[in-house]
Amino acid sequence: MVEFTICFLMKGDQILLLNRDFPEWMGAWNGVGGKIEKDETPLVGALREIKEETGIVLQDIAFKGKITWTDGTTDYGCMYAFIAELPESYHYVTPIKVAEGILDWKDLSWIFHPKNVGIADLKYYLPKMLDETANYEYIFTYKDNKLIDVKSTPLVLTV
Ligand SMILES: Nc1nc2c([nH]c(=O)n2[C@H]2C[C@H](O)[C@@H](COP(=O)(O)OP(=O)(O)OP(=O)(O)O)O2)c(=O)[nH]1
Repeated sequence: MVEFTICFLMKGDQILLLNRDFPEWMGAWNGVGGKIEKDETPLVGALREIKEETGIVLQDIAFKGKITWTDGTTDYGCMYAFIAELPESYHYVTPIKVAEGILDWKDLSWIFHPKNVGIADLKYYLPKMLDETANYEYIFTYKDNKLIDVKSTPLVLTV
């Protein structure tokens, strides 16, 4: 089972998103992150990917839940989600081209605009992660590569 991280670096009402040049989410705005390597904890993997993809070095970030992909019978992967608040004074000039794609600050109102077709599947879990202090597991059920259901269930997990 493949394990990934997804990280949302925030400054006020903006999130630093990555428009990837490569599949799976090629061309869509998404959080930064990647595969968790052997012997890494999700937290260590997340901090490494943030540094690799943005150059930003953080000591700690908040774990905000887990996304699991299933076909209803077998789980075939998961993703650990994190959120970090950068100080308002933090200076990170965008748009910037990096190896994986383009990074840019995006307003929450843009991210969650109902007409926004250029965004990854963040609408299914990010609002709850931003609004609630409790963590959840978000279970995405896919059939024939089509998302057919998303359910959330309370999660107590330390990463
Ligand atoms: N929003 C969303 N993001 C996803 C899903 N699946 C999935 O892998 N991602 C995220 C997790 C990672 O942050 C990113 C994929 O990272 P990646 O394949 O480039 O990982 P990597 O850089 O470690 O891989 P690589 O260099 O070894 O090819 O996309 C999904 O279903 N929804």
